[in-house]
Amino acid sequence: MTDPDHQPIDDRPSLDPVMDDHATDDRAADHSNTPLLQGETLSVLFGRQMVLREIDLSIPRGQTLAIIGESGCGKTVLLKTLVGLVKPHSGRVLFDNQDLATLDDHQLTAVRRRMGFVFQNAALFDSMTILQNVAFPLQQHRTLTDDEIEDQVMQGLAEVGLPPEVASKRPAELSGGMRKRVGLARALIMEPELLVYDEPTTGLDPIMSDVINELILGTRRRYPVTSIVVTHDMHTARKVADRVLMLFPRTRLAKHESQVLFDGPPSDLEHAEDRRVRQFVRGEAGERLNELVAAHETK
Ligand SMILES: Nc1ncnc2c1ncn2[C@@H]1O[C@H](COP(=O)(O)OP(=O)(O)OP(=O)(O)O)[C@@H](O)[C@H]1O
Repeated sequence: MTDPDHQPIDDRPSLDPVMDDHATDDRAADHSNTPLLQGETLSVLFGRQMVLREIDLSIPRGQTLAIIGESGCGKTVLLKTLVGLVKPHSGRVLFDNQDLATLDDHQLTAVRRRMGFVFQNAALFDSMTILQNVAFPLQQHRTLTDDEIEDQVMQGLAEVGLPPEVASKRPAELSGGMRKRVGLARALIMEPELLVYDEPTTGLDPIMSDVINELILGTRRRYPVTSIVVTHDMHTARKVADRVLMLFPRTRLAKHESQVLFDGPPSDLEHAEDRRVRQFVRGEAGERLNELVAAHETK
């Protein structure tokens, strides 16, 4: 989130143990021809600030979508709206054909169990060991013995390249890259149908960033997961995404311009018609510096 004054949303999984009997039925439902996720004319307001205006977005099953755009344009808000963590002011979100706004808490929990979240700061529980952190979703939702849970956690840690001795440590004892991989292991442990990553490589060195990229790709190769990756890292966007969506800050758009400046394969970014897209992906300030100076002078 860019604005520290606003209420933070707790990204960590809920501590309420909610058991759900219908999840298996949900997974079994065959909607394989419909997109997994659809956002229809989504607008989001915080107070009087409209962050998203009439966004339409449909994500087919198995696709990896990267959402890019400059800081504060609403990438995280769009991500959170799509998974039901932020309620749109208007429009609706359909997950597997179910309108999130019509679901009660129990049904929403069942839907969320089909999603895995990898948040920017890894959102681990500081007081728990790594084993307990990664085991957490399993303990909430599955009836497994402690030994079975431990086996699965150790396997999950190995899959993200973490050694077994990490299991007994606490998050504060690990590097940022390790914590991100723990976050990924925790998200993957339930084999979710939808994986959402918010800035998965922020703060990492280029090699560790690429380790995360490879893990995202490896997960997609392992099973047909649908993924949304919010990122500033153009290397990540180009490498992991089948499709890239570029948002633009609503306040800097002309009145009837769409907030989505680009929606297409990463290979088309360099040659996008819109100059703002080309400048963004090349990291060129263009007229932005002059705009910022002018905005400052008019205050
Ligand atoms: N819970 C909230 N309450 C009020 N305003 C919010 C909230 N969440 C986000 N905003 C505002 O919405 C705008 C977009 O925020 P968002 O975090 O989606 O941007 P972003 O594109 O992800 O930025 P960054 O790349 O810096 O993370 C910002 O102006 C932010 O202050």
